Amino acid sequence: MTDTTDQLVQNYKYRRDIMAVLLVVTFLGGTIFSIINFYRGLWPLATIELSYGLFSLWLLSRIKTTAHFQRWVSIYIVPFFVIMIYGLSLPQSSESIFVWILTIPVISYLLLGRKRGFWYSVVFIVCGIMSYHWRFMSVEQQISLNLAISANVVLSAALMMAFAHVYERTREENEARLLSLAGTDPLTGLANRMKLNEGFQQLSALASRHKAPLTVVLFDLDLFKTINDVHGHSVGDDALRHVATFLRENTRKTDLLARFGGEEFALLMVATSLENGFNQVDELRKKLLSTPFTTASCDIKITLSAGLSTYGADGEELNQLLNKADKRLYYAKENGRNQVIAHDDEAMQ
Ligand SMILES: Nc1nc2c(ncn2[C@@H]2O[C@H](COP(=O)(O)OP(=O)(O)OP(=O)(O)O)[C@@H](O)[C@H]2O)c(=O)[nH]1
Repeated sequence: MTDTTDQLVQNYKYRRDIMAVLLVVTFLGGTIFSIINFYRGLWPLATIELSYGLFSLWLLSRIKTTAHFQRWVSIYIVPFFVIMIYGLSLPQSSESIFVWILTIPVISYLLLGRKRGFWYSVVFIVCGIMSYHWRFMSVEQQISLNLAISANVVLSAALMMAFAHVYERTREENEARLLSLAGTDPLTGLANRMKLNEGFQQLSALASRHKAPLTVVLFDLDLFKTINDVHGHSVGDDALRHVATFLRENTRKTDLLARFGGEEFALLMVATSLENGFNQVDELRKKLLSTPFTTASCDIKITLSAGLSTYGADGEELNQLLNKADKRLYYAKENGRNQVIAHDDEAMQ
């Protein structure tokens, strides 16, 4: 993975930052509360809080680099909520402790994402409310007062959960949109070069594992400059869209088609040998000849030249394969255009 996608995903860097803040807070909070609860005689709670504070300090030193971030989040978050719920149930702890319930959805959604965040929130909010309710039951207050307290906690926690849910869903949608935009050519809607690089990593790994052929094709439209010069740049743009649609409609969904730049396109043909690739691309070349681009005033005949290379024999890196395909494409151009070349000719050596 490269460039923009890397920057966007960055292995959930923002979640690591949030987690680091939380670890600092739980280290300080755990230490301070353990001292307070020690003096109030709440020994078990003070011991648990101190241990958890020290655990947070230790985890802080690893959280930015660990390869098992999600696992550590779960290991951290479950005892965090369990201690909170235990604290909520104690009649001796402060009545204002219920505010901690409101942190459950925020922490769950921010650290675990929408789906897991939802389930963690539901489970721990319900447990927290039952636990908080229990402490008032145990001091035998009026039932109506208990219900009013519980209703307040339920409603405020539900509101926080709804906010966190909407925030996380919007963030996920925006991230998906940005990722898709980062990999799309704006003129044709095809994949761009970055997406081609990413796709190649996946498809070449599959080709290696299944010992299947993978063919790389580089197309270049012939004398495209003339179309721009004669009809104008915006007709040239429309012509590029026409070719992109033609290629998309005449290639397999499983193959990866990309605009490589300018009037060049690239295609990764999955499970296709060089010979099969040659035959298919040559059919495509002939078909494009009989599919002119129609404007309001005339039909414009577009032809293409293509060079092919194959994974393994011509290299294992995308750059090597593109260079080889480009060399053959150049040869096709030199030899009159409107043709497909899949092998090195003696003249090319
Ligand atoms: N309209 C339009 N033209 C583009 C775009 N990108 C590149 N071009 C044009 O494509 C043309 C490519 O010209 P050349 O590299 O000389 O190649 P050619 O005219 O296709 O000739 P051969 O490749 O040798 O067959 C240039 O005129 C570029 O301006 C684009 O996004 N829109």
